[in-house]
Amino acid sequence: MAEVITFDDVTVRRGEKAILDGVSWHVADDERWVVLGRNGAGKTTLLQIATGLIFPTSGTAAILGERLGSTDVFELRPRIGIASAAVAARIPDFETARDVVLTAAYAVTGRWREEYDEVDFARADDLLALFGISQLADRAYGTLSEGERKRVQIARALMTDPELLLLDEPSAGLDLGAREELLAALTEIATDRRSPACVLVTHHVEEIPRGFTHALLLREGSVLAAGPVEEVLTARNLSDAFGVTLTVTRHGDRWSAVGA
Ligand SMILES: Nc1ncnc2c1ncn2[C@@H]1O[C@H](COP(=O)(O)OP(=O)(O)OP(=O)(O)O)[C@@H](O)[C@H]1O
Repeated sequence: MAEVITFDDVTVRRGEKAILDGVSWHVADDERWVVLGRNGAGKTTLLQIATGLIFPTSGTAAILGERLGSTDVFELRPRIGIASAAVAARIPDFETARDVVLTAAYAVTGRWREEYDEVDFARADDLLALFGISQLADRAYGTLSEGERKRVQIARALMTDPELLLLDEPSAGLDLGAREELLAALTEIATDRRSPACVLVTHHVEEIPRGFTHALLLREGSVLAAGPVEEVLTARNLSDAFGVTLTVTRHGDRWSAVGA
C-alpha cells in the first residue's frame, strides 16, 4: 500500500506556542481516518498541512509522496479534494448546485468562461446522484438547506477524482436526519475500494461514518492515540482527549459517548 500522508515529528509554531507538537502520522491509501479532539486541539492545522496550505515549522510532511517544501504545491493541490467551512465560504450564493460541483474541475468557484467537456457534466451529475441531490442540480446554492449544501460541498471535493479526500466537520450543523443521510453517503464512499483515502475531522464520535478504519486523537497539538478505531476509541482515550470522564459505547460500527 502506498502512503498518502507521512508526517514525521511535525511541529507548527505560532509565536511562542506549538499548535502542533511533534506529530507523527502515517496514512495508507486504503485507510479512512477520523481525527478527533477538543476545540483548539490542532485538527484544522493538521488538515491545512495535509492540503499543502501551510508547512511545518520543523519536521517533515509528505502528501501523496511529495515532500512539502520541495514540491510544487500548485501541482499537488488538485490531487486533493477538500470540503471545509473555508472552502464553502468561497461559493457564491447564486451558483447552481451543478456548477458548484462542476467548477471544481478548474479549481474555481463561480462559472465564467471555462470550457467543460461532456464527461465533466456527466461526472458532476453522477456525484449529485450519489449524494441523492440530483433534483437540486439547477437550484441556487444559496437557497439550499445546510444539509443539502454539505452534500454539494463533498460532491465538489470528489469532482477531480482526488487521491486524498479531506473532510473538515462535514456533519456540523445538521439535524439528526440530515446527519444520518450524509453519514450513509460517506459510508458508501468509505467502503468503495475505488475511493480515495479519506480523513474526516469531527468533534463527535457519533459522527464517524461506518467504514472508517482508523482514528487519530489530538490533545493540545500532540497525538494522544492513533491506530485502528477499535483500539483508539476507548473511554480512557476519549476522556483524556476531551478532558471529561466519558462512557463510550460501540453499536456495530457506530459509536456514542456520554458523560460517565
Ligand atoms: N495563526 C495562528 N496564530 C496563533 N494561534 C493560532 C493560529 N492558528 C491557529 N492557532 C491556534 O492554534 C490552536 C489550534 O487551532 P486549530 O484551528 O488547528 O484547532 P481545531 O482543533 O481545529 O479547533 P476547533 O475544533 O475549535 O476548530 C488554537 O488554539 C488556535 O487558536
